[in-house]
Amino acid sequence: MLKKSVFNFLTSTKSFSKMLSPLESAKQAAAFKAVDKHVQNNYVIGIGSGSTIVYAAERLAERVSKEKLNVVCIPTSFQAKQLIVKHDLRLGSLDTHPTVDVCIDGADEVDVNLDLIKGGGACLLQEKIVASCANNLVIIADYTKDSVKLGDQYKKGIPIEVIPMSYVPIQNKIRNRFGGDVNLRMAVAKAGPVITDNGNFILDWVNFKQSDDWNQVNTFIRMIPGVVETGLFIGMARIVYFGQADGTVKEQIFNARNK
Ligand SMILES: O=C[C@H](O)[C@H](O)[C@H](O)COP(=O)(O)O
Repeated sequence: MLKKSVFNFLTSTKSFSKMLSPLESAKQAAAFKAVDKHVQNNYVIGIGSGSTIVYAAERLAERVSKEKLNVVCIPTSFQAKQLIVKHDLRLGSLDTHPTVDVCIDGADEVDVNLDLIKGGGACLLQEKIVASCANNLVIIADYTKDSVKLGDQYKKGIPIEVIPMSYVPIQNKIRNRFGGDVNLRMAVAKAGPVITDNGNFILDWVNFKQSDDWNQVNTFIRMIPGVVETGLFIGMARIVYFGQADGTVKEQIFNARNK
């Protein structure tokens, strides 16, 4: 028989929130740290997409309610919009708030220069638009995303959002120029390809060679007609919080970054 005090401890909401797997604890720790450190009253906040941002939205809602903060949230995807609505946060748009104070978002891989691969959840286009409007892009990630060079850790490739009619020529052009494989991302619970929030397809470029100049690679790909955007976020993030399995957070800052 469990003692009543132990039972109460185990069943309280707060205790349950602590009983996370090491990976989820890491995500939560990074998200909480970013929200605690980078959100201020009267801020316009970009809300990223993915599984780590879920913890950030939770923490933001907690702070808004406790501290009576007046903030506006700009979503980077359908999922982000749902999170904002679910937590009763104030939903805004770039039409009314074209300058974002801080954008908090996840990443699939982060290298030593804080260059990123994003778009594992197919949300890269709106994420990049909102990040480009932000005075500060803060990335929250677990320890598995911490990498020296892009491609070292994340094996699912670099996502590229494309106009549907152009996907085959784009596959060929990337393969011919850089090698590797360029796969059309297929849906899991639907026959056919993944369709993004913007009605486009996603190509995942895998088995690519390392580059010393991702900016150049990114520019080449973006110039191919039919490419809408890539999941390469080069020179955009200024601070990354990597949550660790023990709940601590490693902070990586790129001081020289100019916006
Ligand atoms: O398209 C999805 C986004 O770029 C996510 O921010 C990225 O995939 C990281 O997601 P997660 O926090 O689930 O690892």
